[in-house]
Formats: sequence, structure tokens, C-alpha cells
Amino acid sequence: MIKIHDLSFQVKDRFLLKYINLEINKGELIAIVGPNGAGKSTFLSCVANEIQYKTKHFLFKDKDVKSYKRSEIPLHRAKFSQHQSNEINLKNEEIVLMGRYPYFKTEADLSDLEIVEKWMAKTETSHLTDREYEQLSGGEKQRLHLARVFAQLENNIENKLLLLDEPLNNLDVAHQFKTLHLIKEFTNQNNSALVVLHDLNIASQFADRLILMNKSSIEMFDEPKKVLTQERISRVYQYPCIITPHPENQQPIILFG
Ligand SMILES: Nc1ncnc2c1ncn2[C@@H]1O[C@H](COP(=O)(O)OP(=O)(O)OP(=O)(O)O)[C@@H](O)[C@H]1O
Repeated sequence: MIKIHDLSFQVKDRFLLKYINLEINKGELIAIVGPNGAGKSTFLSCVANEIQYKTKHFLFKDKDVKSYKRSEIPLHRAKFSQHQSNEINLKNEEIVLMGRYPYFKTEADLSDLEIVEKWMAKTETSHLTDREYEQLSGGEKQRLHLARVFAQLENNIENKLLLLDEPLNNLDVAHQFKTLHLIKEFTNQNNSALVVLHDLNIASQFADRLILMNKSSIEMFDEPKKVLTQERISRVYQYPCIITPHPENQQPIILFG
């Protein structure tokens, strides 16, 4: 799905990312974890081609990512950003419909509207249609934007990529888990997701592999059981922790303090 060789990103003489090498397979749910300022969002912005990085090669679905047409790429890849604008002068369903902009020129057709309706139902935002966007709670806004990115990737193309920067922010526990199940449903269909998460326990339960970032580099990229060791996590986060297996699935549970 993605092959990146020696990616770096620099602002003046400061490296915000260096020596990034990785391969992500189709069907994988990959969590990107690490302390504040480690470079997680910067890395996701590189994968979304939002910033000018340097790399020896960056293949997306076996093709140089830069060889894709501008109009083609939004059908294969969608990104949910950490900071959403608070002032959007659109109705709530029109925000979700933004995800369908790559599919029509002037007017949405019935199938676009049905897809909007489907994703508003799946993200439990259908009841918000008549409410003002500015007046929605943080979690409600978050769920609308999640509906938008899922709606964007609703098509017959195989092996799509979802990039999610802290998608669980502002969500209550039930909506966090429901969102993770939607992401898992997406990756179970041979699509991939790269998801920045702060909650290591959620990452441990849901991700196939973890990218642990530290100081602008990848500290380790492997299965949660291998990455989440007491020594490594205490050192990277500079805080003591203990690790114990989850009573049901045996995945690591991290207890800080
Ligand atoms: N455009 C920029 N110019 C200069 N420095 C930047 C720029 N963008 C990000 N940085 C810096 O790069 C570092 C990595 O930022 P990034 O947002 O990628 O971290 P993060 O791991 O996502 O952190 P957090 O967990 O706090 O969201 C930070 O020190 C940040 O201040």
C-alpha cells in the first residue's frame, strides 16, 4: 500500500522528520503513537502530500505518489485533520457532502446524498441535520468530519487509505469505540488506515502494528506486544509505567504512574 524510503522534512536547519523508512500493507490498521512534538502529525501531513518533504522513494499502491493526478488521489486517500475550522458556513449535511466534492461538478446526485445519509447514520450524526454547526459540541463536530472522510472513500476502488489525526479527540468512550469499529470495518475490506492516537491502550487493542515516534524519528514499528515494553515506553515518554496483559485478549495494557 505504502513504501517510503528515507523520508525527511526540514524547516530551516531543524529536522522535524528524519530517516523515515516504512512499508504498510493493505488491510492494516496502523496506529502512530509517541509523545507531544515527536512528529506524528508532521508525518501524516507528509503521507497526505500536504508539505514538501524529501524522500528517496514514496510509493503509493506501487506507483510513485507524485505520478497520481490531482483529481484521482482523493478517491484513493482521505485525511481527517486534528484541527477543524470552527466557522464553517454550511449546513451539517453539507459538511459531510464535502467528502463527495471529488465525485460531482455542480450538483450532487442521489447516490451522493444517500452516501451522506449512510455515514451520518453510521457516525450517529443524523439527528444534527437542522442544528447550527457552530453550536455543536466538540465531539459532534468531530463525528461530522469523520462522516465526511468516510463518505469521501465510498467508491468501488480497492485498497484505499485513511489518514486520521487524533480522530478520538472529544469523543466519549462509547463513541471512541464505535469510531474504532468503523475504522476496523474499513481496514477489514482490504483498505489501510494510519491513525494518530494518544491512548496507548486503545492503540494496543485495535492496531495491527504501532509506529512509535520519538524525536522526529521512528523509534520502533512492530506489533503492539513487541513495541509496548516497560523500558521503552517509560524511556520514550519519560514517565514510569507498568505493563500487564489484558485479561481477555492478552494485549499489553499500560498503567502510568
Ligand atoms: N511548520 C512548522 N515549522 C516549524 N516547526 C514545526 C512546524 N510544524 C511542526 N513543527 C514542530 O515540529 C515538531 C513536531 O510537531 P508535530 O505536530 O508533528 O508533533 P506531534 O507528534 O503530532 O505532537 P502532538 O502529540 O503534540 O500533536 C513540534 O516541535 C512542532 O512544534
